Amino acid sequence: MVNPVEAFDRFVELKNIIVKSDGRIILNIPHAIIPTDRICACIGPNGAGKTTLLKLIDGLIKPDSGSIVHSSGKIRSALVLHHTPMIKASARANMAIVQDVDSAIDAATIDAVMIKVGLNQLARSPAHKLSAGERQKLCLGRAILQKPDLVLLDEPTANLDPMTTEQVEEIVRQFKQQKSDVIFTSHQLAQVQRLAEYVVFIDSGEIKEKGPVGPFFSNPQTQAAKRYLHQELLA
Ligand SMILES: Nc1ncnc2c1ncn2[C@@H]1O[C@H](COP(=O)(O)OP(=O)(O)OP(=O)(O)O)[C@@H](O)[C@H]1O
Repeated sequence: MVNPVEAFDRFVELKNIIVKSDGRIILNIPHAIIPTDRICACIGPNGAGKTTLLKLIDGLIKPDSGSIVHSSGKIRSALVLHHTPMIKASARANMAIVQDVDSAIDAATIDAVMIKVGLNQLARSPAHKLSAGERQKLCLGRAILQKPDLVLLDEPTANLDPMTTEQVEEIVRQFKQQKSDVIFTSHQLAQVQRLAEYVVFIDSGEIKEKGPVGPFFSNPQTQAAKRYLHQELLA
């Protein structure tokens, strides 16, 4: 792995990480520093371990061994997975669920975020009838309301059309403007180049390469990254 001398204001440090599932190692990271002071994309083939890494950083799952620390100490993170189930209620009621974790979030703030993510016209619609893009905006709205230090987005625009993708990417940029750091996963290389400044490339549960977006795409250092980029570009 190429590891140039890098200095980051904020980062997540992983040490001796092993995550197993059914006895199989699905993440094996002896040591890695993942910057969070810039938008970071986690890419790699299906099943590489990207979602598992996000869940680990969020604290949703614990490693079988090893440690994860953030340079700022204890931070508040929000994880947005796709296929998040909705309760049988209106879009707004689903947005307001976050009051359960933070009762200080008031009705006016919820309404403002409904507008911000473009769902105000659908506030009374049953959430289970929302389209994939609308559901994603709702989930992002919930994350905005939580004002996390770090937001972890798993394939935030999977299955979305180009216009909705653009709207979601704008919401992702706004996280950064509102002082929430962002790590996202994506299979869309053009999106990674549009949104991210830093790339972490995972293959078979290992971080094979990481670095600034430009050099990664123009001059990948590992065979695994070269092969992945080549295959994705052909796809
Ligand atoms: N809850 C689980 N139970 C069993 N195996 C799991 C579980 N979660 C993940 N895995 C396995 O761990 C590996 C990594 O999965 P993960 O979802 O992290 O990959 P990914 O890189 O996000 O893939 P994709 O791009 O397809 O979403 C896969 O082989 C998957 O089958």
